[in-house]
This record gives sequence, C-alpha cells and structure tokens, in this order.
Amino acid sequence: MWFVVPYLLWQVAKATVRLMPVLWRNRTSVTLAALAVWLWHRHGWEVLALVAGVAGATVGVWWWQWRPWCERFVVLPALSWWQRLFVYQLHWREAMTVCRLAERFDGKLNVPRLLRVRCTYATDEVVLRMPRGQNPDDYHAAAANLAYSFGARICRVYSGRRDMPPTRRGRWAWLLRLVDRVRYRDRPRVVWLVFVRRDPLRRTVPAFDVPETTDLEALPLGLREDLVRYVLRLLATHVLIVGATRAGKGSVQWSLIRALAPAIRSGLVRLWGIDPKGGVELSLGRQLFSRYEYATVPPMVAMLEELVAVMRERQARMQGKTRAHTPTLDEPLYVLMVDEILALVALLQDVDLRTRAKAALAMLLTQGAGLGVLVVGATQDPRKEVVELRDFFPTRIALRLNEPNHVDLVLGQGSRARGALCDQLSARPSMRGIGYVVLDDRPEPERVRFAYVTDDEIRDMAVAYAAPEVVKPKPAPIPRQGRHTNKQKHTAGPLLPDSLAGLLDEDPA
Ligand SMILES: Nc1ncnc2c1ncn2[C@@H]1O[C@H](COP(=O)(O)OP(=O)(O)OP(=O)(O)O)[C@@H](O)[C@H]1O
Repeated sequence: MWFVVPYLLWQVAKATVRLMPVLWRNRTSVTLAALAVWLWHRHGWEVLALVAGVAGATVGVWWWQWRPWCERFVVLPALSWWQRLFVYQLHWREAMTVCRLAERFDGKLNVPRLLRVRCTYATDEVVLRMPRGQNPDDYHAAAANLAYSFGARICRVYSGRRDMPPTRRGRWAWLLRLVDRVRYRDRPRVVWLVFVRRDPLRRTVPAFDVPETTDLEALPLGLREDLVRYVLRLLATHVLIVGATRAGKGSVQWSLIRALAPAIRSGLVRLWGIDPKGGVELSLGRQLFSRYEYATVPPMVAMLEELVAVMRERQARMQGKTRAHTPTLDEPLYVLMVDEILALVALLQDVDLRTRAKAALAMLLTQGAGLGVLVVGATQDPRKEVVELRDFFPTRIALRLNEPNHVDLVLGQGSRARGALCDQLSARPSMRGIGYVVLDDRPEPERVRFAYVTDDEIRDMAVAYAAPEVVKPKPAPIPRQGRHTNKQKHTAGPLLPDSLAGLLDEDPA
C-alpha cells in the first residue's frame, strides 16, 4: 500500500497545476469570493453586508460624478465579468462542440480556448485561441450558429485586433511602447468574436462638430458597431459609395465634406462637384465647392478634363522631386465629388461625351491618388461600367443594396461571406445611412452608421466654411478623345495604362 501515497500526491500536484491557469483567468471572481468568505467567517454577515453597501454607495457616487470613469473601471468590467461567467464560460464547451468548432485528436476533444470577454453596452467581444487545424474562415462559417447559441442575433468574426496601439508620449513612453509591442503583436491563432447584444446603430447619429483642423488621415464620418467613431483616411485614396436609392449616400458625402470644411476654407483642399442629378444633392452647399457643375453634361466633362490637366501639370512639377504629394496652400488637395458616377460612364446618350468622360475619369483614378487629386464617386447601381472602375477605388462604402451578389461586386469577392450583409439592411426610413466598409487593417467589413447632416447644418456650414475665390486656371489644351485606333492608343495618353485603354476601345454603340 505504500505506493498509494506518492500516487495520490502526484494526482493532487497534477490537478493543482491544471487549476492554476483557471484560477488565474478567474482571478477577480476568486479574489472577491475569497474576500467575502473571509469577511463572513471572521466578522459575520452584518459586516459583509455593510462592506457591500458601502462599496455600492461608492460606485453610485462615482457614477453620478464621473460617469465615464465609472463606466470604464467599474460598470463595464463588472458586466464583462458577469457575461464571461454566466453566458460564455457556462455554455462554452457545449456551444463549441455543437457548432463543430471543437476538434478531436488522439481521443481528446480540443475546444477553442476562451481567453477574454470585454463588453460595451451593445456588444460582447470574446477572444479565443483556435485549436490546431482551424482558421478564421471556420468561424465565419459558424458565425450565425454561434450568435444564436449565445443568445445574440449577430456574431461578427475578426481575425485581428480591432483597436490600434495607442500613441504614447511622455517619460515612460518607450516602456509603454515596448509593452504595446507585446500586447499588439500579431497572433494568427487568436480570433475575436463580437456578439451584438443590441443594435447600437438604431438611432440616427447626429452630425459631428466641424473639427478645428482637418486631419486628412482620420476624417470622422460615422459610428461603428462598437460605438467607436469610424474615421476615413482620405490621403491617397479614391472613395466609391454605392447604395440603393434613398439608402443615405448623401450622409456619407456631407459627413466627409463636413470633416473637410476647415481645410476647404483655408484652401488646403479644393472641392469640385459634379451633380448630374440636376444639383439636387450638392447644391445646398454650393459655396463649399471651388468648381461645381450640375445643369448640362458638356461642362461636366470639360471639368473632368480640366482636372486631368491640373493633375498632369502637377505631375510635371513633381517629376524627379518627390514621389508622394503633400497638400499645401500652393499645391492643394483636389477632391472631386461626383454624385451619380453612372450618369457619366454609362447613362450618357452622347457617345463622344461618354467616351471623353470615361477617359478622364480613368486617368484621374489611375494617376490621381499619388498626385493629390482624389475622386469620391457615388452611385445607386453597381452595374458593369461601375464595377469595371471599382478596383481603382481603394476605399469602398456599401450602403443598403438590392441584391446579395451586389455586395461582392462593390466590396470585393467574399465580403458578404465575411459579414457584409448590405442586402439585409433595413429600408425603413429610420434606418438609413447604415452601411459596411472595409477597413485598412483587416479583411472583415465593419458596419457603420454615417452621421446625418441636416439641410440647415449644410447651409450654415456653407456660409461659415465657404471656399476661397480661386483664379481660374488657364485651360490646358486637352487632346480630344474620340475612338482610338491602335496607333493612337500608344501616342495619345501616356497616363493611361493599356488595361484602361482597352476599356475605352469598346465599341460605344
Ligand atoms: N445617416 C442617416 N441617418 C438618418 N437618416 C438618414 C441618413 N442619411 C439619409 N437619411 C434619410 O434618408 C433620406 C435619403 O437620404 P439621401 O438623399 O442621402 O439618400 P441617397 O442614397 O443619396 O438617395 P438617392 O439615391 O435618391 O440620391 C434623407 O432625406 C434622410 O431623411
């Protein structure tokens, strides 16, 4: 019998080692529970109740006086703790197994490991480590099952962290940066699941205040599902906005203009507008535009060609000096806003005008981004002509769309499978201005509600941030683009790559 004692000791040691990580992961609950037991045992339940009452009252006063801090350090951590314990941990093994995310190997069931739960008032962010043999696509495929298993309607899956490392300043910044390096390191086996408990985007997002200065790297346009502001990096990108009629494309355009307003007033940004729908959308803020056409098509096409000329002149000036344009008052950023891009590239009856418009747009889209000439195009219909240009728009925003297959046409192959359900967005008037965007740092689309700028706010903004008078540039001679012969193709436009020249070579009839 003597050998039983070492055996039992060995088993206890094994169990303790196994228990350690569990205790560490639940350290808050374990500490609180141990404290409560100790108080009750040592001083009786009256003291325990008194301590609990005082703690509750302290939190109440904190909430009343410094609500954001109280939310950050008490309410949301407490909610996260509760959700972790009673929603996720309790049903984790069962849910992972029935959703077919547990892998069996060597007779042992490997369940994804629950690492962390962090809550906001609207969402639960659950971080897990995948067992070997899986990739994030397995979780994309199981997203709906996961959502319903944990009592939510929507579960979004992200293969990378959603937040960026903070900017560190001050004496200990180097140390914090080192810590951030470890915290924000790339962890391919970690997956972030975001369960949407209640839709935080139900309410209209009011227009943001006009910023004091425009940050072209981070223009605030709306609110993301996790209630973080969605910011657009406009420098060196063209933006395509697609949405069915009355989806709220205007709120994207006006939120963008609002964020640009200080730079428009100072002359750092020159906004040009083309509104082929008769000026219905953009004319309310006419004073913000340095150039604006809405009535007839020939001046619109001439304006596109004029912008190409501006771009070419700048290209000549930049040659051999710099590779990327930085906006200055002498060399401002040109932003061309086209409200219905389809009207220029597909719906125009005049074949000659249409070909010229396509050629000019193609040049702007292929060459403009690096030269500080950007296009922001909106359209209702992702049809062939728009899709052909789609790849030249690095930033795409899809609002409500009529067909499921339109989603991949706009945002790129696989976007709908990764969660961009634009065809399922509600058409109710109270739910307008919601769409999906693909952010720079990860492939999963993000749902965003764009801020709604009212007509009065547009009028006020147009008065307060009117564009300065600009001396009209001398019109540069632009070769008239008719049909190309093969010979012309190589001599007429050095800026136009062959792939686009092919597009223009199509028989317009
Ligand atoms: N972000 C938003 N939040 C709340 N309501 C919005 C939002 N954006 C638009 N709306 C509402 O939807 C209506 C239509 O919006 P908007 O004109 O921007 O749509 P659109 O997509 O540009 O339509 P169209 O294709 O006909 O030009 C607006 O009058 C407004 O009442």
